Amino acid sequence: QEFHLQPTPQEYQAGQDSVMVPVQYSLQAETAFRETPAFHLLNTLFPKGEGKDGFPVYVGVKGDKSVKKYVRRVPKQAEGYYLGIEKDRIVIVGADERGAYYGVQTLAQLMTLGKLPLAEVTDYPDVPYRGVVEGFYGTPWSHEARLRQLEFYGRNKMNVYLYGPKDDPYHSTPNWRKPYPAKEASQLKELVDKANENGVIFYWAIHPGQDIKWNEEDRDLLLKKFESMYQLGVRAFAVFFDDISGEGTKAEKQAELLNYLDDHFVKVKGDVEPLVMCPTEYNKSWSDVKGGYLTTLGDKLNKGIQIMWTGNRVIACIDKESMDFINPLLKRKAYIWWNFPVSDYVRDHLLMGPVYGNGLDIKDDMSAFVSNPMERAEASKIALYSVADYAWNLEKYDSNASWKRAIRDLMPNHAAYLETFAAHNSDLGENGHGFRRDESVALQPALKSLLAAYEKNGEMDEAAYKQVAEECDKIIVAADRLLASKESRELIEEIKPWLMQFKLIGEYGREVLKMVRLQKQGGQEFVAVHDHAQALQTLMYEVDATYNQNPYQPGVKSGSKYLLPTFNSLFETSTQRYNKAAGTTLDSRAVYMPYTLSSNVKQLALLPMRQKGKGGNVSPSNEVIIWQAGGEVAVAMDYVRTLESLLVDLGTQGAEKNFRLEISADGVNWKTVDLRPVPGRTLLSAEVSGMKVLKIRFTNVSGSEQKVYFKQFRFVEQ
Ligand SMILES: CC(=O)N[C@@H]1[C@@H](O)[C@H](O)C(CO)=C[C@H]1N
Repeated sequence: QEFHLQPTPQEYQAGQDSVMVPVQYSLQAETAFRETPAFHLLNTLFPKGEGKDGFPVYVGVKGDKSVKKYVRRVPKQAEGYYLGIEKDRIVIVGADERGAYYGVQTLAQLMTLGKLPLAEVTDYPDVPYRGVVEGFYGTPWSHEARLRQLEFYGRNKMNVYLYGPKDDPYHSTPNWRKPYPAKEASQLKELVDKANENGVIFYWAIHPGQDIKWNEEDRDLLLKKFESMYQLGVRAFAVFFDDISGEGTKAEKQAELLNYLDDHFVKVKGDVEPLVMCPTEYNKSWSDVKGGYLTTLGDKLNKGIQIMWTGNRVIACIDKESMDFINPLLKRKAYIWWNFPVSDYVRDHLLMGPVYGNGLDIKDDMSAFVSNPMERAEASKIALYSVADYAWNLEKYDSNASWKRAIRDLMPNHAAYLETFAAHNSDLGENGHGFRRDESVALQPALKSLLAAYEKNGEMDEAAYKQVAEECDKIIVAADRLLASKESRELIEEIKPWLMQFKLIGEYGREVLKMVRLQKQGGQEFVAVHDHAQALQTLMYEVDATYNQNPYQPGVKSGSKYLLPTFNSLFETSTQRYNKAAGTTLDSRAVYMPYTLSSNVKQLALLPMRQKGKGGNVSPSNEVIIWQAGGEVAVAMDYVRTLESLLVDLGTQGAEKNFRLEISADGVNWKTVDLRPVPGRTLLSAEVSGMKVLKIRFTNVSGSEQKVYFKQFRFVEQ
């Protein structure tokens, strides 16, 4: 794998010549430089550190005397740098302090080559702010994971990290008004220090909208909370108004609050970054331009305040058309919050695939490009590496090459195995946002032609068969090697259930391929192999039912787009054909979904049904649902079943007055079932025990649009 600087630099010229990597350096810089993160990083690069006879390293920023000679080479863009490696010196000049730091990061990468090429790097970022917003639902990252992330951002020239985990009670309702307890406070202080060392701006975000009162008391409480964070060293602040309903959604009030914070806190302090805010209408599919929410923010928010945007939908890739829609309304360049690889709405899937689909022609349209990642911090690094690559240099971005480098960067000694795993663990499966990713790309043609040849006319595509068989072997080996790996242990611990599932899929595929071969030969051995395949199905089901059990999308899905579905189809077809020929009744069902969802409510229509044991549930949504009058969600059974219980949670008190639950045993006659609120909760319980059901229907009968959450819709059979 040939050497490639990360992120891809704007300009890199290297000659054939090189110099030995110096063991010691002598610093030619202003004394003030010694206080900067760039110096601390530089000082770690030479085995013998600094010495007056060391290799001369001229380093500084535009205006420093020490590097005056080179100032013309420095790019004008913020955070740009010039790095020159000559026979008798190294020169690093930053357009600013962070540029100098990035020049040292690039030097660090070149030094891993074993010898230093005589080279010139003239580099700068396309997008001003690049990084990560920890803004997902689910288990917030651990303190250790965050410390590792910040080092990763420094190495990949990402300059922002926005702290905003939805499920941190001191970030959001109910405790946003309260200061952090001592332990969390000291951890946040440590994070701020770590961020500074790595050239990362640490933004602390607050999410007050669900219960904020538009009065002086709450305004001052918020200011006080910002002050307490300032005391911890925080010098950058954000206010998120996403996923809320009620009073807090008013644009005028939001703008008034933000401008007040800008005028009475940011401007007063003088050393605080411009405010960032996330609007309630944060994507086009939800925005009602005529309603004036976005234009109010665009018109009223102080110019320096950044406004976030997720694109045309909650989960969407960003393109020129998206930017041309939003920027005129906001009267500034939108601050992109990209919802990938976040997986808090498909928690049983890992998103390990390439970062692709964003426009390469929008570098001048965005003020930021930050990624909302998975709750699995280490696993998110594959995507984050490429987000850094993309946002630094859009025109030269190559998603597949970047993906391969990201994998090698994450596990240098197991790259091939991790790539095999990542290739088949990239799609999200069916989900409420309809956002999908490609998966098993290299194997797709063989899977498709193997299946088509066999299913349509019982033929064997030998070439495809061989390729799929070899991939099954690679899968089994990759899973074992990764599970046993000493390298990147934190990553392995995060993805262990998926590695176990992945191995089972490889073994299952191997057995299914034997079944296809044997079915065509008609041999008796078919039965034993069929039973082994079924045993593996059972083991896969058990992994899915045991690990990662969360109340949203529980379980462990792997290879879910093409790999496993192909094996399941081959299992079913070969078993059916064998039964027909041999007069046997072997069970030919691979996976079964007895429940079907349908809905005329836009945000519910795509939500997947999940079956677990003797029951089913509709995958919940994180967002506020706009539920039109008369809108309904229905679940149909494959045949009449008997219910034990049914629970609904719309996250709002009194929902039972506005919604009606009906059951039908024949799909024609309906019976209303009363919904009992569970005391002190927004959960509604339906008295359905013993009822025969073919179809369930849940309707907004209030006569007007309802804004509710869709936190749970679950039933259990007797
Ligand atoms: C702005 C924004 O995208 N807010 C939330 C985000 O917190 C959540 O992770 C996701 C991804 O499921 C979407 C939104 N509901």
